[in-house]
Amino acid sequence: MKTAGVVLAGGKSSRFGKPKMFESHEGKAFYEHSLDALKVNQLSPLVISTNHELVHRFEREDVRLIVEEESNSYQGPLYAIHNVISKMDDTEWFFILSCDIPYVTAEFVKEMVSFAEESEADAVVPVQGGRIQPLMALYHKKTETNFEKMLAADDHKLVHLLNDLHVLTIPFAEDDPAFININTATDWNNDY
Ligand SMILES: Nc1nc2c(ncn2[C@@H]2O[C@H](COP(=O)(O)OP(=O)(O)OP(=O)(O)O)[C@@H](O)[C@H]2O)c(=O)[nH]1
Repeated sequence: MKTAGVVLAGGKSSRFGKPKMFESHEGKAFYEHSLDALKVNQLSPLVISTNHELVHRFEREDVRLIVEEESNSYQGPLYAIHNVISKMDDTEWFFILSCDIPYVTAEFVKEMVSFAEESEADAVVPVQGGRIQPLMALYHKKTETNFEKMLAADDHKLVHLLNDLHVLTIPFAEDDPAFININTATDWNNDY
């Protein structure tokens, strides 16, 4: 099974006020926490999905950078995931992680991958407490056409996409720190 590790790091960070993926936690940028959780599990290739404004700020040489064209930047995660899936034909699964989850762990990634390996599902998605988390999930290459349909309908909501897929959901505890998601400066000032 060939599984790519993909970090989405091309958003606007408008709530945070500056590009949040470069904030530091324990001496490492947020996006590197996501990247390394994937890397420890030998996912390959490792990919960062970003835009032309941010691309020069990533400092890792062990990744393939997939850069959205200027006219297509900031279209959101659904567009970005499709952009990656469509450019990689020899990959079966895409483990997608957002760039703003500095407490994500390699153990979380390992558990999710083990479910994907045994599954016929289109996507393997965690549910934290009651909340589905589509930006910490695996999507199969066969979902490419589902993404295309969503984009053609100008519907960019990942939860709507999931309604159309055969999804294996994996439950996690409400207070699992792997899911702590930093959207605002206040989120980050809270001492977790
Ligand atoms: N490559 C790429 N990633 C994106 C895009 N939009 C959001 N992301 C990523 O998707 C994840 C969730 O993004 P959000 O926090 O919801 O949105 P954001 O634009 O980063 O931040 P806000 O402006 O505060 O909503 C983060 O990892 C973002 O970097 C995009 O257009 N392209």
